[in-house]
Amino acid sequence: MPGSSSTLRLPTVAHAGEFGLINAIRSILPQGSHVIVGPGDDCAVVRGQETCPVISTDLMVEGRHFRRDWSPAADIGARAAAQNLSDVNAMGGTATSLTLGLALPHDLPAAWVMEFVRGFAEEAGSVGASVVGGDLTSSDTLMLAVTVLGSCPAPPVLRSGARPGDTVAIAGRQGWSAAGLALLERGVSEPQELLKAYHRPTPPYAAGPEAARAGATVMLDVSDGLVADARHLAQASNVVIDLWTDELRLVGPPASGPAGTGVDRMQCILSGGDDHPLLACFNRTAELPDGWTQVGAVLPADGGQPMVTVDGEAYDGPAGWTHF
Ligand SMILES: Nc1ncnc2c1ncn2[C@@H]1O[C@H](COP(=O)(O)OP(=O)(O)OP(=O)(O)O)[C@@H](O)[C@H]1O
Ligand SMILES: Cc1ncc(C[n+]2csc(CCOP(=O)(O)O)c2C)c(N)n1
Ligand SMILES: [Mg+2]
Repeated sequence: MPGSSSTLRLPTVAHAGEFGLINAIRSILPQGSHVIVGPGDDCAVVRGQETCPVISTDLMVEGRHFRRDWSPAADIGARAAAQNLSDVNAMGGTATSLTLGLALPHDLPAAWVMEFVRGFAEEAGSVGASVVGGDLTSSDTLMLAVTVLGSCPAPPVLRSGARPGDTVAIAGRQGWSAAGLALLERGVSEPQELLKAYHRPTPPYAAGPEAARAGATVMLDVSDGLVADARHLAQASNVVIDLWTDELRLVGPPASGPAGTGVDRMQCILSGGDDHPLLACFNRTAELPDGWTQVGAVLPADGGQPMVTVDGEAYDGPAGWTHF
């Protein structure tokens, strides 16, 4: 199999060729012991789990989800993996395998692809998951399609099932990535910790299974925006979710971070996506697992509309990302 180093010396993916690139990618993908057949055959074959299999898929498009002039290739790869691993986390599960579809412009540097795959595999490896296959095609627009497979407890933690009186809690950072994104949009390159939060999200991978064990009644990962995603919980559970700004500040970016840049910290917290914290509800008598902070409470919809309120008031500000 031609090694990655020879492909790295080739200027573009067109020079490397489809199978040159596949071989180079394969050569840098470690495979876990659960992988019976990794990349190279018609399908990957992975050993079954005793608990329920979970599966999720996500698309990423250059310009929409990432920019090559903003982020190094390895960071874009790590984000693509994190975004998918986080969905498994949100079910209380653990990811085991990923596939990676790449639609690549002809003139894309081969070295960019290899760095991207390295970052992707590194993030997957951080939770013990293997990249077991994928697909390549050419396209004028750089696009990624990632599918993740994992296992989750039975019953899994869904979006429906929150009950009035439940505690609303969050694990992980919220609003940091949005603050970093807002800084990049303004051409500001400080503070580094916010830019880094955008480039390399750090989803709390241990928190999902822990919350499931602790009896979380509902859970999701915040990918579009806190209020937008909390609305999914409110609607699926037919309740009101009241979020508390004083407590949310504890998981948000530091006050000093966006100060003086015109970036509104609370707006980043309420409507920012891409950090992939977990938002869950717990019975109010349950002790929150380590790493979880109470940021609100579940109230009855009382014949009215399920909705998200902020500090007890109706909220009609920015809620999160929508594609259309
Ligand atoms: N084209 C589609 N066909 C079938 N189901 C879809 C399609 N697009 C989305 N869905 C389903 O709709 C639900 C919401 O999708 P969405 O992509 O918003 O997931 P999410 O977890 O809320 O966000 P993210 O993708 O950012 O993690 C998921 O259960 C998903 O499988
Ligand atoms: C360059 C650039 N511009 C904008 C954003 C913000 N953004 C894009 S899509 C999305 C929601 C999740 O997408 P999906 O629902 O498709 O998973 C968010 C928060 C970004 N990350 N990078
Ligand atoms: Mg999700």
